[in-house]
Amino acid sequence: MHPKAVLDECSELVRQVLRFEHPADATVSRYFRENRALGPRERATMAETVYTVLRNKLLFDHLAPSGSGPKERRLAILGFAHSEDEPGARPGANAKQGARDFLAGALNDQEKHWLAQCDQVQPHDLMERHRHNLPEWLVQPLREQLKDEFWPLVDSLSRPAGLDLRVNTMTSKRAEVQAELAKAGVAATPTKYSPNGLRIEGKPNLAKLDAFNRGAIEVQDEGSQLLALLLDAKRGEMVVDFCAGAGGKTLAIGAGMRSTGRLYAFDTSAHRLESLKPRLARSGLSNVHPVAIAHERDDRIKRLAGKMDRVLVDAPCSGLGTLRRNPDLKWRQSPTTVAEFATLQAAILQSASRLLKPGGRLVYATCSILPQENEAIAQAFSAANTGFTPLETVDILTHLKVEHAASLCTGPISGGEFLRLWPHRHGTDGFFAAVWQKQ
Ligand SMILES: C[S@@+](CC[C@H](N)C(=O)[O-])C[C@H]1O[C@@H](n2cnc3c(N)ncnc32)[C@H](O)[C@@H]1O
Repeated sequence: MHPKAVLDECSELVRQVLRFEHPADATVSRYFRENRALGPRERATMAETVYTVLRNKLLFDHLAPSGSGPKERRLAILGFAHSEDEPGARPGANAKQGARDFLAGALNDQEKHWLAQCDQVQPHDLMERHRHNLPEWLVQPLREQLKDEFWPLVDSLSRPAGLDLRVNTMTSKRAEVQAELAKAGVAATPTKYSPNGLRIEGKPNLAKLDAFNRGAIEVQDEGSQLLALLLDAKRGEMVVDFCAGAGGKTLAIGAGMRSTGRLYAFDTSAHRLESLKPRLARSGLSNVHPVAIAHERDDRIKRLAGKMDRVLVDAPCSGLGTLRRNPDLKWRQSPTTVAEFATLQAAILQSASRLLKPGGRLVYATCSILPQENEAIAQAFSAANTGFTPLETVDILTHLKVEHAASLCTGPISGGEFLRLWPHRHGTDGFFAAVWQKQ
């Protein structure tokens, strides 16, 4: 496609995404479904441009004030020019220059001049909000927790996340899968903390890999793999994954159980549970039972009360730990939505805890980086449920021989009790987990 046409498409997609009517990933996929003529390269370029605009929204709004021509076109130009993935660039020695050359083919003289001016802007010319690109309400809780690590966190949140795979240990060994991927031209290195993970360079088309199609690998962030490990579900046990969604953690837990016992995958979204099904078919697991529930007090929960060995509550949350992948969330969430999540999280955790038998293990997890959805929920649960003894996550991970376990569980505000993962510290999404044993 001609650079001018690519930029026109990018501007239109930016316009649609910035209406914030739907999550950015849903808007982008719908746009691609409706514009089937776009090739894979154009799609990758457009998606990265839009995500770069979302990551840098306050800075780009400042550089492209209203009245400087169609706003979304200016934002798309900046997104294109500053994308970490260097959209439009041909593979080669100077990819960044390739992207700039490509972009130059789409701009008029006035726009070229304006972009050159933007390139001259130095950090000290900018206000703090143009550098952190976070909504004001989010800055204070992050600064309070992170102190000196605030800017390193901001920096890592402003870059795209890598791609992690979990090796299905029921059927395959990590080293063998790594070698197989290398033969297929996919460079992978073992993850630092998760014993089952591989980190991939670039963005290979997984659907073309035999290892993927036979269920030897699944996409799962390294942090999410660690959360599933904390449950430590064993062969033959009765287990509930209460908020299973599309089953990222369900599949990891089921493999850990060696496809024995019974693993209920609950979720209120039948639609999400539907997308678990092809993944289940690939994985070869036969112990997983997806169950759509109406809400956290569904009658099925009463029927299973007191019967479970392990329960994972991977609660619905603001998702602010995943800003590397979902940068729109910082503009879609607010103090109100966070407070609503906190109320729902407490209710789900309380209800899910009834499923456990004495001696059973409860894990509460989120992909949020806000204490309101994490420590506050866990501490309130402990205070109200003295029959549940908090376990130290650092002890569990050490017992499971997870490398550097202490660095995962101690940090700006944790002292070993909770798991706290941070993009700038661990290279994972931001995650929290707390664990209890029922007396
Ligand atoms: C963080 S996501 C789960 C991600 C999933 N565990 C994974 O690893 O891929 C939270 C899920 O909770 C579900 N949910 C929301 N309200 C719920 C409720 N009251 N009871 C059970 N699940 C709920 C949502 O549909 C969503 O799929």
